Amino acid sequence: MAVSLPNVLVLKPTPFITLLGEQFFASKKFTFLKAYDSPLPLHQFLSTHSHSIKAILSSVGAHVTADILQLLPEVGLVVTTSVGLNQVDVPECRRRGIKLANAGHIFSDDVADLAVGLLIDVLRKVSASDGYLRKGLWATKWDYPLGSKLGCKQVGIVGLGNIGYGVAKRLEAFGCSVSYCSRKRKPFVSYPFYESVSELAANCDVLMICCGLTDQTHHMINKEVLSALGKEGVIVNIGRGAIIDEKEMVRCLVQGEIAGAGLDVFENEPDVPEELFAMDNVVLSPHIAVFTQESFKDLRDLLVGNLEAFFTNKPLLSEYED
Ligand SMILES: O=CC(=O)O
Repeated sequence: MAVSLPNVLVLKPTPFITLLGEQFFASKKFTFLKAYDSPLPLHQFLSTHSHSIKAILSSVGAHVTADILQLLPEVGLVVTTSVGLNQVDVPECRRRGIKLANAGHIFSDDVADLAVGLLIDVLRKVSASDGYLRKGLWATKWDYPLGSKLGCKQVGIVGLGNIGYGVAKRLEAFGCSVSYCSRKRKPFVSYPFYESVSELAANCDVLMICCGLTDQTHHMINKEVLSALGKEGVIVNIGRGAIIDEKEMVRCLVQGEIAGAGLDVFENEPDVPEELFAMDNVVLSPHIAVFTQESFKDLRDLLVGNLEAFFTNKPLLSEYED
């Protein structure tokens, strides 16, 4: 007799879903119901499967809203491919007693690596010089500008969680001085702590945004913070786009009120403000900080582990805590 496998909903073919690969979704342990493969409009698809969907696999760009959850009364778990859960209505999940599991710490090193990579690229103009060389300008003239040294920079880290701490350790090894601001002072580090992000910005050359997006951090990096960072200041964002007031940041870059930016995340992904494309002092990447083969192998294992734990009433491997 054929045994029916537990149904797990997948809402959209986001980059994460594509990168997990077909083999992952051909699992013999769960049936992944892909709403986007159905000709039915989403609400109709969800109503049709409303009593059989027990879990949702969520990823960046596929929002799990209160409206969706209302149509799925049997859902007991939302498991995400990401560390950040800003695409999930967490309070509504809590209210409904739905468990949450995120990607835990598996991506921390990759994200910290990319943050440092973006910073080095902005300061030493790696991408800009690549463009210079490819345009054939090296052979014809030499008017390439000097870069800026990494090792002597004062770096302010916004959010000293696992990723922020990884960035701090890497930059210390490069000879930078680190200070930070975070929801709470961290007793395990001796870096100077600032309660206000503006004060941190006023006292550093580089601001690294390493926190999550919440109601409290939305547009936390605003005009005041950017002007405190100042003309020589560089900002790097590997958190979420909406932590920075993007319009204001673009204005500051256009008018030379900050020196440069390294950005992996944007406020309205996949849209990126066009003004940034022409700027040599800005380095852009399409939200790829976590995308390494090694971490994706770990991610597949973690997702399966969390789903198995949930369906066998065992503790989740990476339960999300606010
Ligand atoms: O952006 C990626 C993540 O939150 O894991």
